[in-house]
Amino acid sequence: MPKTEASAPGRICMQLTRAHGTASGSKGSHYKGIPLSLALSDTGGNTHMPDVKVKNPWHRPVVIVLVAFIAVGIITMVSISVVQHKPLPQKYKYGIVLDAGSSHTSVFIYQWPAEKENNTGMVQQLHTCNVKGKGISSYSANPNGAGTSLQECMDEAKQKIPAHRHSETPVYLGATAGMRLLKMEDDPASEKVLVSVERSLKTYPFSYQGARILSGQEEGAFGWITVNYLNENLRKPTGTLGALDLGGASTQITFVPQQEIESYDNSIDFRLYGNDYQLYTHSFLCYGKDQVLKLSMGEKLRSTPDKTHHIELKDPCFHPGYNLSKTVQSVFDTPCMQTVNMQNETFTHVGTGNWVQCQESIRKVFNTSHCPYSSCSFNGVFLPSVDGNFGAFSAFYFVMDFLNLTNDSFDKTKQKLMTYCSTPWKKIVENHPRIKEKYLSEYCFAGTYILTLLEDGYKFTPENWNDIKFIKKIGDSDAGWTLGYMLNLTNMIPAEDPDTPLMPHGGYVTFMLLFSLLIVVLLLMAYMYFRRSTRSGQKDIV
Ligand SMILES: Nc1nc2c(ncn2[C@@H]2O[C@H](COP(=O)(O)OP(=O)(O)OP(=O)(O)O)[C@@H](O)[C@H]2O)c(=O)[nH]1
Ligand SMILES: [Ca+2]
Repeated sequence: MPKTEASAPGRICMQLTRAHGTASGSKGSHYKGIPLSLALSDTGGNTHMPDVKVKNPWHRPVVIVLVAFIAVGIITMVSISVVQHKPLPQKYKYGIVLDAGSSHTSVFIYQWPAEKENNTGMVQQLHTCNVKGKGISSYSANPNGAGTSLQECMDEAKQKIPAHRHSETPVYLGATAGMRLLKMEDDPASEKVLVSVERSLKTYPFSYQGARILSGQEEGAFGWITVNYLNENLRKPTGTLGALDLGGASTQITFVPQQEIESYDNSIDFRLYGNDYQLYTHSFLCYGKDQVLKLSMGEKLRSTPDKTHHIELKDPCFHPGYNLSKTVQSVFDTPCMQTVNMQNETFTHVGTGNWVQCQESIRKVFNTSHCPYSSCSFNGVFLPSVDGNFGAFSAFYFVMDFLNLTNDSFDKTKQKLMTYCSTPWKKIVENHPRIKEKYLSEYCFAGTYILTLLEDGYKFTPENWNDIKFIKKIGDSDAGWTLGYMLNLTNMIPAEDPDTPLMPHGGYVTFMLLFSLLIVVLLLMAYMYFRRSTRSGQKDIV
């Protein structure tokens, strides 16, 4: 046996083990089949050997145990941090908003990951259902019918949302211009309609949060929030998108202006994700596309010189060859204008298809005779100069999309509209056999109204015409006021920017793993380096 083997208690024994293991082919911490602890005690107490211990500080079992401990420690640390930060299985929350518009009601179901509800862009539209029939304001003579009309879509909502989430799912109903007009016309009737829809919605297992008429400012502002939330503009320093909404009975314009807002009524302040926004917004009641058609036709009927005989109303906004008998009542059944005395209950609506004359007739519904501010749109309403990009949705989109005018220059739009309006009605019907004739007949008028509203009303020019993007959806969600309304009422857009982790979960895990791996590799390299220097130290001794 070499000298070193017999004498040194701990450290020398390690060398012995290694020497023996190499010779016999055995590894590990046994000495001649005796456990290490026993071998150590066997050799203990011998002090007569020369002091070679100083040059050989590494004992293999100790280092192995140490490295193993460090490795286990690192793995445990990484595992814990990974588990700690692992996203929980996606739990979704849901919300329902009923858009009770003047022409119809739509039910929107939204969903969002429960743990990320304050992040921008997280809420998405899961489902939408169009209520059959007209808007709730059309039930003024039969209020109960308003509530009943919602049942089919609400039953669908019950199917779409998991049952265990029903009781915590908020339901909001917001009514817009149709109900605003009904309230003006017949306040008790509008109350009855609201009571009816409330009664109906309360029969569902959701968390009913109320049914109310939105103000025009709310409608405009929530539409603006929706498009900017969906575009993820709100947490970035980049500009925002203006919102243009065209309904059946009202139209809204909302944007962040460059100049001062001169009228208090048109100003709304928001603090969202730590940024302050001062919005200009205006809602023109009676300037939705259905009401403007009535205004325009009413104006034409009013200016007919002979009201005693049957009237043939020649209308340049309808196609040549269009000829339909309509009731006078269907034009004047609105609080947006005063009725006119006519001998006959019906008139014949005759299309002439002349775009220039059509635009002239539409211009008459805009009163531009007075403006108490530095600049106005029409009817004495303040309008700062339009600035930046705009998202134009609802009927702005339906109409321009049908007319294939969503991507054209201003001049091309005008030119295509001219051609379209002069196309004979017969040909239009032939080209679109599946579209309801009522809708089909109104596109020339609607397209011309949109162009006139944007150009004459809002002062868009051929130069900035293409700043207007005609949109229906952003991602999977419809552009409209409903999402913004829900985000606001559920406090899902915080005033201050919430703290976010330094890096995303995936990046964090990768970083931790790589960093741990680096530590292990460094430790191993250090171990090998010291082992080699220990060996060369031994050789020196031998
Ligand atoms: N072509 C076409 N027109 C539509 C469609 N949906 C609605 N409209 C018409 O477009 C106009 C505006 O519709 P909406 O934006 O739903 O209006 P609303 O919300 O009922 O009305 P407001 O209360 O004024 O906002 C109405 O004249 C509708 O009849 C559609 O899918 N296609
Ligand atoms: Ca609407």
